[in-house]
Amino acid sequence: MADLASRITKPADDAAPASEAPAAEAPAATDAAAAETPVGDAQNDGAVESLGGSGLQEPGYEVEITLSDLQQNESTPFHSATTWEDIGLREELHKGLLALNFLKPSKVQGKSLPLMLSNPPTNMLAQSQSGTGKTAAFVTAILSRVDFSNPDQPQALALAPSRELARQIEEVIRAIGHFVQNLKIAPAVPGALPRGEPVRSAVVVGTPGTVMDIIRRRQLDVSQLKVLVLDEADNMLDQQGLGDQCMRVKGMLPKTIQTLLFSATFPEKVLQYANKFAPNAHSLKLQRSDLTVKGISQMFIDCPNDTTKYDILCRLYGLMTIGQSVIFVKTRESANEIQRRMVGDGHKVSALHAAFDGSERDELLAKFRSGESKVLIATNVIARGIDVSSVSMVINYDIPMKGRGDTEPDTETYLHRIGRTGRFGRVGVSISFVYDKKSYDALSSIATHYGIDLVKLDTDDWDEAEERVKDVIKKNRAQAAYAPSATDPQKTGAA
Ligand SMILES: Nc1ncnc2c1ncn2[C@@H]1O[C@H](COP(=O)(O)OP(=O)(O)OP(=O)(O)O)[C@@H](O)[C@H]1O
Repeated sequence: MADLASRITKPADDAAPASEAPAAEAPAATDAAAAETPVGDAQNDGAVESLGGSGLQEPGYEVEITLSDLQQNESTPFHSATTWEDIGLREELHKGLLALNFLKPSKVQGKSLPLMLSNPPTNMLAQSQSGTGKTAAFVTAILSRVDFSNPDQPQALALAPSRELARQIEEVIRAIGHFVQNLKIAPAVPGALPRGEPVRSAVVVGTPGTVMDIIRRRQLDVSQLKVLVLDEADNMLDQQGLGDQCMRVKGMLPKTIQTLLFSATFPEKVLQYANKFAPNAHSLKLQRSDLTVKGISQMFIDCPNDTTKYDILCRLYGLMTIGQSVIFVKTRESANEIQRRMVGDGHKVSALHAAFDGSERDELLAKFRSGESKVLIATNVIARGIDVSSVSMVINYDIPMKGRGDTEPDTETYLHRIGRTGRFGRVGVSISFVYDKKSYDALSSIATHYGIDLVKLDTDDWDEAEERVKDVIKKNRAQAAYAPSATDPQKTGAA
């Protein structure tokens, strides 16, 4: 396995090589370089595309496009839309997108929407980096397919792996569908729907367990469902996790349903299963080397031992609260324990994990979204999909691991966790803590997997380390003030 040392980028102005890592020959991390660019010019390396009103820019990346057999006919050339007009959306949706200041489609939106909206409806598998607008892509597809003259009849179903993400998707549907008459959305998450009452909404968004329950209890009439979306599809189809539930839900739906799978990651072993779940799908896929978001400066701290991790975390508190931060830990117990200690040491932090009940979880995330709470200690429950544009720092207090007995680094979860920052062309910082051989090796293999050059933060020179991080975070703050987000309540006109 390649050593982390070979993936460390030596800070340009740092003369001394990192202690246990010889100065790397690798070129300066593009992530760190992005942090040096002026606000509004993030990642302006010539390979970016301006997205108009937001003032932000989308990273340039190439997607490999595979048209389904149906569309491989040369007389129907593949189009990637560059304006909303190209896509030919309903007037109300176009208005909704513009009201959010989404002046033009992002790449994944421009490429996937013409395919998702073409007739006859065809399945889709779409991969694009975290924070590049996948939600608006499938939400626009859903709202385009629904017949709102029949507003009480369930017609579209979106599934997500957590209640938080399902709730967020609900908000994005509400925001993009702001001008749609008779838009009704049913949140199928624990505790949200009145028991026993039939669902009378055209769009249903929820978690697979609850959706399975309401279908079984005949609360949800699935007979007219036309579109099924799986957000975070690789996670949803993972047979160790939610795969079984999703398969059972799918088995209860009309055979002709158009199935849309979205995620930033599609590991090979899930892909095969995905192809069965959504056969003959159009697919937009990324090369592994294009998976990381260039605006995220990925750093790590080599902590002397497990017990010093906590002290180092506390030293970072000042930086965490310049913007907003998420600290990812492995277990609920450690989330609680770190929160208790930090609060005891005078810091203001909240913990969020699946042991809280539904309404508490909603409230905790609402407070984080509004900026009332700035630092969230969380388990993987919010590792995927959660979109809070002012998150400028993500800390991997524990390196994500998977497999029986946590034997393997969880490369996908790493990417999703750090993707909570650097949303839609913004910059952000991720700091991963290593403290022993296992965590060091795990981070090494994650770095090798994605070809990332990690910057080592030297805790012997704390001032220098702080300056380095502060530089990036301040740029995120400035960018966040410019651009709205469909789920940032204070900044969105339409929501
Ligand atoms: N066309 C657009 N123009 C401007 N901003 C946009 C556009 N589309 C989406 N956004 C913004 O980009 C941000 C990220 O979008 P979204 O949450 O859909 O990303 P994602 O690709 O689903 O990420 P993840 O993989 O983390 O789930 C959101 O704040 C959203 O408001």
